[in-house]
Amino acid sequence: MVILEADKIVKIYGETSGESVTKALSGISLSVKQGEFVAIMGPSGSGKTTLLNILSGIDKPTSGVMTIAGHAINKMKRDELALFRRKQIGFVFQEFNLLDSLTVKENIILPMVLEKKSAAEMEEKVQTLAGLFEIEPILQKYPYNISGGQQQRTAVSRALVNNPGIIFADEPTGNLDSKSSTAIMECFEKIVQELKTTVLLVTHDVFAASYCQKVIFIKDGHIHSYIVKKGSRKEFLNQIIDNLAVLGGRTYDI
Ligand SMILES: Nc1ncnc2c1ncn2[C@@H]1O[C@H](COP(=O)(O)OP(=O)(O)OP(=O)(O)O)[C@@H](O)[C@H]1O
Repeated sequence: MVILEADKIVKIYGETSGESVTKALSGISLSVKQGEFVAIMGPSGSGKTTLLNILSGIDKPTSGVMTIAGHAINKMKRDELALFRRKQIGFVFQEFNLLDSLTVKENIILPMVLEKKSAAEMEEKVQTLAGLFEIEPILQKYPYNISGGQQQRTAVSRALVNNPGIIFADEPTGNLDSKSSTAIMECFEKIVQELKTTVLLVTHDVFAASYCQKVIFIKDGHIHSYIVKKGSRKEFLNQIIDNLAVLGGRTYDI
């Protein structure tokens, strides 16, 4: 089943402001199936963040249709979209974006509080996710007292509490050392395999991308190519490096 569909997405910045005009995306079409694990890579300025923002409904395209779970999100009104995103979409950011005044547990349940879920349901969900991501011992701690890797696993748990169909992640390993990066990519693998959640991430990190099943390469606002994992992760990693060499642009984290 297709969960996300982008049809001829164009994004032009600066059209209304009268400043210099930038065509960031020039007609991108792609579809992602339920339970797929996809990375988007490309040189700096190629349009990755713009694309992720449009795919997730953070930003609207200049033209084109953006559909998630059968709903055209580019046509939704502001409030309708906010509600839809809270129920259907989870986000993970490079900067973790946890609230320092709340414990790990409180951070995780916050989206459930907004959804007015029962205390019993919240407790059960926290315990399940904490078990899955091995963060039970730190549930009562505050974000500033735990490691970057633990903070990101907390952020992944928070993204999952309302059972979204899809998780978007923008450079999720960007602030992590290699050990924590491995742990977080293994978390995403678990989400995809055990919960059948779709994960779509933007990354410069070749190692992180090698955990995905598919990598889409963007250049100058359009899809340049894509590759699908067939063999081992190591083979896929080498294939990604080869494709990035063809793509050119900035150096990648290898
Ligand atoms: N708010 C904005 N206003 C005007 N131009 C923008 C805006 N955001 C991005 N751009 C331009 O759109 C193009 C694509 O930017 P985008 O941030 O999507 O690229 P990226 O591939 O994510 O880059 P990076 O890897 O450096 O984060 C660039 O030319 C950028 O300068």
